[in-house]
Amino acid sequence: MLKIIIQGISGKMGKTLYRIISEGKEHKVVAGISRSNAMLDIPIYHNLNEVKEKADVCIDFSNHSAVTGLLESAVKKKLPLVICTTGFTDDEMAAINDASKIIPVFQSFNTSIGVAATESLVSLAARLLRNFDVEIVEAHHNQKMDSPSGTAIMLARAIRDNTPEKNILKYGRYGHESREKNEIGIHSIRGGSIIGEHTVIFAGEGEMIEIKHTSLSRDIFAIGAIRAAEFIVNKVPGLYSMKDLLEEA
Ligand SMILES: NC(=O)C1=CN([C@@H]2O[C@H](COP(=O)(O)OP(=O)(O)OC[C@H]3O[C@@H](n4cnc5c(N)ncnc54)[C@H](OP(=O)(O)O)[C@@H]3O)[C@@H](O)[C@H]2O)C=CC1
Ligand SMILES: O=C(O)C1=N[C@H](C(=O)O)C[C@H](O)C1
Repeated sequence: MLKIIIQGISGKMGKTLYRIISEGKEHKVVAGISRSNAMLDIPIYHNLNEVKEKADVCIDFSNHSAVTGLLESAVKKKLPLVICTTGFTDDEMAAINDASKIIPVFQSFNTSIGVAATESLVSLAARLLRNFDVEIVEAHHNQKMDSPSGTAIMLARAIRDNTPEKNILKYGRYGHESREKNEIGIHSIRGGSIIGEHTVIFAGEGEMIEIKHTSLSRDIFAIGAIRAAEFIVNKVPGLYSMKDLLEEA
């Protein structure tokens, strides 16, 4: 049984994760981190530094701006981290990388197994369809703070890694400018309660292929985050991803 701390416990994902862990009874949430009053029957703290309970791992679904403090405290406590938050700046990503030299850190913009499979399919399609134009369209709920989604960035990187000539990430289009061959277009839609949709369009002359993932429930992210926690607890320091988890499975 893992003793788990959840950062962002009062948010949409934090609540989902808390429910799934509590229902599963395999692991235990020993504390939550929230700046507001999360009405739960476990101790709630404002940051990881304050947490008194002993834990095996902390899972983070909060906000990019909270990551620096989280990393500092986790390094001090030698606590493995599963970072599921998105929207990091380059400096914040560098801080995650630095911390992973001291503690095990699992970082993924999307912990669903289906998206991990989508990434592999998109990588293969990129290699097979080198001359096709590639555009990514993502759609999320109207409360999402970051655009484009972390998953869209991850998919764009997978395409670029497999077709290095596509080296420009083009965020949206407006005005009088034709499309360049080396662009990967990325477009964000925000509305209502859409949980998450990612479509990668490969458009050629006279034909097009779409690879699409639709999240029908937030549970898929929570289940993947728990698998990530189980995967990381006994690892040596390093930066781990869904690829590492699936390779070991
Ligand atoms: N990797 C994955 O598979 C997935 C990742 N995500 C990502 O997880 C994150 C959270 O998503 P979601 O739960 O929908 O968002 P919510 O806005 O519903 O929840 C985020 C919570 O984080 C807390 N928070 C916000 N800002 C800060 C801050 N500066 N410091 C500390 N805590 C803060 C807030 O709680 P309070 O105000 O109480 O502190 C808030 O309730 C997002 O970045 C999202 O993109 C989402 C789904 C899947
Ligand atoms: O904020 C969300 O909701 C989601 N965020 C992640 C992202 O930015 O890719 C993952 C998922 O699509 C839901």
